Amino acid sequence: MKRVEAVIKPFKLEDVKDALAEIGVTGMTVSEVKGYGRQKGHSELYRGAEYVVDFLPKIKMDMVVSDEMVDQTVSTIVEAARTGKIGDGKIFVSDVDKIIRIRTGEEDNEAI
Ligand SMILES: Nc1ncnc2c1ncn2[C@@H]1O[C@H](COP(=O)(O)OP(=O)(O)OP(=O)(O)O)[C@@H](O)[C@H]1O
Repeated sequence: MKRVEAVIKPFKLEDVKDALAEIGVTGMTVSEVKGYGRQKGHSELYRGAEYVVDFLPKIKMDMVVSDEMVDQTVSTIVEAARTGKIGDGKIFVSDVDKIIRIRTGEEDNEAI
């Protein structure tokens, strides 16, 4: 089982969510976050002076999928979230040791 965390542009949330639902991703947690990558925020002019906005609003989508689903999940996110412009985001994949569905006690792949 793998955790797939994707940081994406906020306006892409619906597209990515719909694309993931279509391939059978059954659950996820979504948070409003702020961050920067190499993009390092952007400069804004305010009353003639330039200010750097360090953190830009992003959406973090957090889902755990079976090992068989990882590649398809990642490629679906990439396809749906990409604009080709700076700040499109990043995907982090990591191992998950255990999942427990609280209501039934089911574990691991059965609890996804
Ligand atoms: N190394 C990192 N660790 C944790 N979060 C990161 C990391 N890099 C990027 N992020 C998160 O992903 C968001 C989007 O990253 P961003 O697309 O700006 O990365 P990038 O590497 O600069 O790529 P690009 O050149 O496409 O802008 C950031 O705002 C931040 O929230």
